Amino acid sequence: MTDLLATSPDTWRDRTLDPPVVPPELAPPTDASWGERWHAFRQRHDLRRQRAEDVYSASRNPDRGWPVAGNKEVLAFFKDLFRTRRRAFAALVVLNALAAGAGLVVPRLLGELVNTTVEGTGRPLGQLALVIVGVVLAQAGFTFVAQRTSTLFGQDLLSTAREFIVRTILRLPLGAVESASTGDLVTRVTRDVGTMSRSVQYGVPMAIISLLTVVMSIGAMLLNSVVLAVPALLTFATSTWAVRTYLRRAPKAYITEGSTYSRINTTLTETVEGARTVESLGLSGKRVRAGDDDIDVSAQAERYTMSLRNILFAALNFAFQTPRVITLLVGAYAYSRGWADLGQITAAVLYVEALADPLDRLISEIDRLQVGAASTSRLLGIAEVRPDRTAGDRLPDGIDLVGEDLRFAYREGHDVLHGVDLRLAPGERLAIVGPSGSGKSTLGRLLSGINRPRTGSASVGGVELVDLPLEVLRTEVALVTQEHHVFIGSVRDNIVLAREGSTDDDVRAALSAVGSLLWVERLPQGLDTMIGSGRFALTPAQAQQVALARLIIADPHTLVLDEATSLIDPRTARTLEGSMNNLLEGRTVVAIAHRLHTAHDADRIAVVIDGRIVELGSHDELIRLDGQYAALWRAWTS
Ligand SMILES: Nc1ncnc2c1ncn2[C@@H]1O[C@H](COP(=O)(O)OP(=O)(O)OP(=O)(O)O)[C@@H](O)[C@H]1O
Repeated sequence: MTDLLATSPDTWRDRTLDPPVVPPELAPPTDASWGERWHAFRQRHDLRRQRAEDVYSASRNPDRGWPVAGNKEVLAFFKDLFRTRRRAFAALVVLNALAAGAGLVVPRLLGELVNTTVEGTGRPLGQLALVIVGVVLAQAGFTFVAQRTSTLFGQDLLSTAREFIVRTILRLPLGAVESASTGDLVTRVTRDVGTMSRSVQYGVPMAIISLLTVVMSIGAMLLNSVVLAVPALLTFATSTWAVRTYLRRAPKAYITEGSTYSRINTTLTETVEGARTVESLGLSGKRVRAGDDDIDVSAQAERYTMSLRNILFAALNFAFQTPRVITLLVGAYAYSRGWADLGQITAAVLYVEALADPLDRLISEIDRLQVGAASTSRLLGIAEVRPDRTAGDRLPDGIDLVGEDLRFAYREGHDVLHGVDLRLAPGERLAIVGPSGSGKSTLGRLLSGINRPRTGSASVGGVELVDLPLEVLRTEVALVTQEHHVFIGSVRDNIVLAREGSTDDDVRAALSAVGSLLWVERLPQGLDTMIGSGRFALTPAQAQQVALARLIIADPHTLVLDEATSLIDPRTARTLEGSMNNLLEGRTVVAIAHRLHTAHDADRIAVVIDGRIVELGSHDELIRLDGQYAALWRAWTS
């Protein structure tokens, strides 16, 4: 459980990543004139933009939580996705071009129909009707196949993108996961994956289709009549500034918006994890206010992105609507001067009408792609976290665990271990004791290969622990903490995950070794009983026994026990004592001792103070030495 008082309220979140907050005094009074309102809107908009820029710059700093990838990385990611599916992409373009092309022939034919009926200059009516029906049917056929291809293309892109994200998350260094914000990581792998998925699956194909339709429609307009196409092209051109401004500002704005969602989740997660502390200290009001504050800043970030969208859509609406009228006016003039006939004017107006829809869709899809690109930046940011290990192919030659000159820092320049040397004999029991914060758990993490030492080495059988493949490492040294997680799945699944391919007999033997076979066999479906969140509820002792059986299956020769039984209630501790003893039997054990009787029974005791081993020897030797350990022992026994 997170102790909310362990940190001051200001470190509950990184204030330098604050998203836009607009002071209330910038809101215009209710009786403000339109001019004053516009001025106030500009002020608030500029302030939000500045904050979005600041948040973006801060999020590019790798020292501040999970990083965010830059535009170059996002482009490279999408390029890679497309490069490996060139043929599917070509099919998508050709089929959609055919569907759009067939659609563009229809206005020309309708124009001809007008010429036939009004001026009697076109093809005979019956023949024209047949051609129109044929073209419409062909368009329907092409559209069907094109849609199918687009959907399959989108789903294929999506599955590859998702696999990439899953692989990235799975290879994250545990240290990075533990020290960074959980709320942010959870937001990225839930909301951002969802947003990226939608933009990859629908946004990319739809944007391509809309763009094709727009380009081909403009081509068809020019072929129909250059004079009649000019008004539409001129008004479209006026909207490019709006699109450019939007494209310049939207990525940062959407990344800022994403960071506000992370912040909401971080506060929520902390509140839930620290619920007992919140309750016992009456902090609920404060936590609710913190949540309100987060929602407020998130609303500000959303208002900024909404303003960007509103300005864009307003400018584009103007650009799409005006050509209808102007084309008709220019058409009337051109007709009177004999530059265009009625059929061309009909076709031109139909083209302008038909263009509004794909243009509108293109802009919506560009917006969707911007949101997706911001999410992709946040997801690719996770990939920028460098792995802390690359497994080599050397396997340990022996089971002796050795730590040499171990130094480690959670924050650069602040070592918490200062050159620890420790050599364990196979089968030995070593207890590590020392005051709180002296570095015992950190030493335990280095000795079990969870973290890589900053300098020095922690090795087993001559091979660095962090250079071992994970499946080998967990059969050599395992860290046992208080966290005994039960995964959703059967009892069997929960145990065999430590060693793939274990048989039911292995599982039963492991359960029997930790004294839990009897109760497992009494469960409704025995080994098949589903346990874990929301399934059959195990007692804390049962959950811990399942975790211990998992370790028996993994069968590491060395165990590092960190607070393995210190915080559990005495009855559960008694139940587990037997299970634990069976697990420890015949293995090398490093016990981070929080109760000195564990130390008393150990072969050797290492006293860690301020990140250094200051005393090392058996209980009797250290008592005779009359140093730090003897003082601790006296204090504990008195
Ligand atoms: N994830 C972390 N990020 C930053 N600092 C940390 C982290 N974990 C531990 N520390 C710091 O490293 C130092 C050593 O901590 P460590 O947990 O190893 O000590 P310990 O002796 O096991 O303490 P305790 O008995 O209270 O568990 C402490 O100053 C602690 O605040």
